[in-house]
Amino acid sequence: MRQEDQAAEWAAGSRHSSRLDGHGSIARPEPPRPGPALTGRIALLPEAIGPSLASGDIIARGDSSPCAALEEVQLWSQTCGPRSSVMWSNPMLEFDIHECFPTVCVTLGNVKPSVRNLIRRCGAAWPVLCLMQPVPPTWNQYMKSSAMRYCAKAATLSPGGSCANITVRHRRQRKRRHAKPRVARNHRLSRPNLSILKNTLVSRIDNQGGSSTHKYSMPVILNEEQAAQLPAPQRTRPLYSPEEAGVIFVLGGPGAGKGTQCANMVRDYGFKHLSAGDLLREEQERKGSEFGDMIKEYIREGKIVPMEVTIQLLENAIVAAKKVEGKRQFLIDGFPRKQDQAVKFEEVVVPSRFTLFFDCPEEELERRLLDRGKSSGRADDNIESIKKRFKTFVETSMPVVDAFEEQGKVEKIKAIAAPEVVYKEVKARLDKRGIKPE
Ligand SMILES: Nc1ncnc2c1ncn2[C@@H]1O[C@H](COP(=O)(O)OP(=O)(O)OP(=O)(O)O)[C@@H](O)[C@H]1O
Ligand SMILES: Nc1ccn([C@H]2C[C@H](O)[C@@H](COP(=O)(O)O)O2)c(=O)n1
Repeated sequence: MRQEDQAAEWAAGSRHSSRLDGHGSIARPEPPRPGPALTGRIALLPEAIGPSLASGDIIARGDSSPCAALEEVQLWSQTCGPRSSVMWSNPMLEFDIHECFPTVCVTLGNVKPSVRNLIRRCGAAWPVLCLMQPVPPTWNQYMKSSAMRYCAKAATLSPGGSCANITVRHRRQRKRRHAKPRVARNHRLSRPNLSILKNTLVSRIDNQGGSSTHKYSMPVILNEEQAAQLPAPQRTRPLYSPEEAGVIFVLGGPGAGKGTQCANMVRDYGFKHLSAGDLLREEQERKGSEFGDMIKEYIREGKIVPMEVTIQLLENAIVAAKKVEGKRQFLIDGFPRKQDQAVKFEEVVVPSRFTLFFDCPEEELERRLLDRGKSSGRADDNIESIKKRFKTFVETSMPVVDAFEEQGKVEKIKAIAAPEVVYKEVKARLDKRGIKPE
């Protein structure tokens, strides 16, 4: 069968029902591990349509059976969450398309390292490309007609549009003496292939009522260990109203004294203090955390950890503090550090009351952090990380403060004076906002 015919047949298959959704033509065994079912459809697509996918799509590339692919995808979705899409490569292939496509391809075999690898390598830009295709009978056929073509298409359709640097390597071939990696450069989609691709997408969108976004159920929180399940849930309304959980964000440059002032406020006002940085460090140290390595790298580089992780950690902590300690007022320290975090948190957890912003010049911050670094044991209290953190603060976190300020939701406090002087001002601002000591 010609590739185009085969692709058309697959497209037709995906129109009727996903072969992986448990209702299609391929029966699948019960998943071997307990866990929530994937409620979304997994489309079986003949083509790579990465950039056309909405975040939330998971399309699997299965080199094994569709049943195995489904299990893998279930595991991935539980671990990476609904915003991620995954790609894992055929054991015989390695794709190297990082430079031209906002996705990653990951390891072979064991899924756990793959997950870690994926997260480490993709960071905030969650990957959005996967294929699902039965393995054609021969390697040559696979190599020539599928892999190269798909790579080329994925790249051609990518935002950058460039297809340079796509390398498709055959592992066995590499071992041969004269075998060279095959590099596809500047592939263009031929007309017929492009139309198949478009038809497939159109049929898929039609089939799903105008949207190509899949929704996946979130893991159920069952016990303490699982309470750290990530990432943040998909909700259309906040979990709490400001009356149920009063949240004050505490922002300021690294070393501005957020933690110091939060400790004072906890003492006098009975707030529950949640430091996003501390929660991330705890998660980083938590045995078995899939996110530990990623968090470590982000913190060392002074970068902002993807919001899904931080928001879920904060939400878990708020839920627990309400339940266990009966807390209703929260200081959320060092969060939101990026505009997407601010928007998402207020959308799915609770709208904030206002933000306390501690303003301090960089030279003073640097002096404090280097001083703290003598005993803090923090991996980022060194001059190299400090500089990176300053840059991230100015470029990424200050716009959050500016946006809140436009809404009249910021109390800006000069933080260069001694801690007790700064605290006097803090109390005055809380008073102004109607918050009294206990
Ligand atoms: N007003 C102040 N004057 C001088 N030193 C201060 C002042 N406030 C805090 N410090 C000191 O500066 C260091 C940083 O303070 P703190 O940990 O509270 O800052 P932070 O904003 O929470 O930092 P980070 O964002 O890195 O967690 C600490 O060693 C603290 O003792
Ligand atoms: N919302 C947040 C808060 C913290 N981080 C990461 C990046 C920071 O450099 C690091 C340390 O935070 P701190 O203790 O200084 O508040 O943690 C983040 O990514 N997102």
